[in-house]
Amino acid sequence: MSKVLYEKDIQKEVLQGKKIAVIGYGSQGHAHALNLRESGYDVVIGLRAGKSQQKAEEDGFTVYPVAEAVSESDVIMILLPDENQKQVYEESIKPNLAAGNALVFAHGFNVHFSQIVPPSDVDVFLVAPKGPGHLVRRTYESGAGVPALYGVYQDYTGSAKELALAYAQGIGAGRAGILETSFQEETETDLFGEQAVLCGGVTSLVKAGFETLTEAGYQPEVAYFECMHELKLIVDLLYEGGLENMRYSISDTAQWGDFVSGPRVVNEDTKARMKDVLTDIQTGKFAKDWILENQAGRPQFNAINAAENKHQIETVGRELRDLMPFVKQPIQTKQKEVKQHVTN
Ligand SMILES: NC(=O)C1=CN([C@@H]2O[C@H](COP(=O)(O)OP(=O)(O)OC[C@H]3O[C@@H](n4cnc5c(N)ncnc54)[C@H](OP(=O)(O)O)[C@@H]3O)[C@@H](O)[C@H]2O)C=CC1
Ligand SMILES: CC[C@](O)(C(C)=O)C(=O)O
Repeated sequence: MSKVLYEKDIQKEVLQGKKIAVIGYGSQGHAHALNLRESGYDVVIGLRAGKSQQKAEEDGFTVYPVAEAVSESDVIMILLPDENQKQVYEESIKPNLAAGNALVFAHGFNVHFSQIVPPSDVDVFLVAPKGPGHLVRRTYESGAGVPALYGVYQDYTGSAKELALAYAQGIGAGRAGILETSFQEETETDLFGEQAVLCGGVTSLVKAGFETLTEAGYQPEVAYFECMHELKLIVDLLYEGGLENMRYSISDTAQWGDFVSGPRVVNEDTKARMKDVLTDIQTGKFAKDWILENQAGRPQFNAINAAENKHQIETVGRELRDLMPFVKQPIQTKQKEVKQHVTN
């Protein structure tokens, strides 16, 4: 476990006195900016005019157009949507980089898939929190943190690794664990995790369970509580103490069902499909398709998103959650279909 680093292993000084530009103030951007500021760093925000700009200003930050934020700063963290980064980088970031700056990412997608090719006279590294931005903020505020990976792609100054570690520590990751990676490993494992397990895998499993019960004539409210609501309570036990902890808390009947029926649903066939997903990521097929989908104005993304939002598990869920005031309301309804997209 010695390779996992914590607060005590990290020197803060290397990042002190440097100006950090956080480009973007969305899920990750607001969390990095607020956490870094509260960790004692000098942070400005780079944005276009709009909703995020207003929010960053309300939170007390100086907000510049992206080009100006870059030219004012030493460390430039790009927290724009992956699909917008290439265009903003070419137009506003690259022309304003100075030798010795640090160009930083929270996900290696654009560098790994050669959408962004940084100049040779800057440090390039990633600090990738292993959790949603709103939780990066919420855990930091509560005195905890989300683990992060760091990886150095280019070390121009000789301090890239120390800068990456100090940055990771500044957003609170030193409380949870910081682990070294490469751009390739971070990009491929992150894409795999979100597609096959955390987002795609879980949503498909939950919907399949809900549909199996409702199609068999059970009440949708019962199916919602069983397959969606309780999932959070089960996952909390996994988060806190692994499989053993969850199995300690559930009934032995549930544990026996876990052992004998789980592998009937998720098995070697599922793993074979997971390997297909991983292959598409490793070969660059997924990245190419996603880039083309954006260039075409996201026809499939928007159609699927609209249909998903109307699924019965969502309509029933909204009604039930309204009646449970203790359930935190959604962080924000992301209107992804009206987001601006690059067309180059
Ligand atoms: N979401 C997450 O939890 C995680 C994200 N990441 C990575 O972090 C990065 C950021 O993702 P995420 O936080 O989800 O992004 P969001 O979509 O939540 O936020 C993007 C931000 O960029 C701004 N923006 C978009 N286009 C432009 C533009 N052309 N010029 C200036 N500002 C612009 C948006 O402002 P506006 O209001 O004007 O649209 C918004 O503030 C990505 O690389 C992602 O892979 C990594 C780990 C987890
Ligand atoms: C699981 C999705 C994620 O990879 C994340 C929150 O870590 C993302 O890119 O949003």
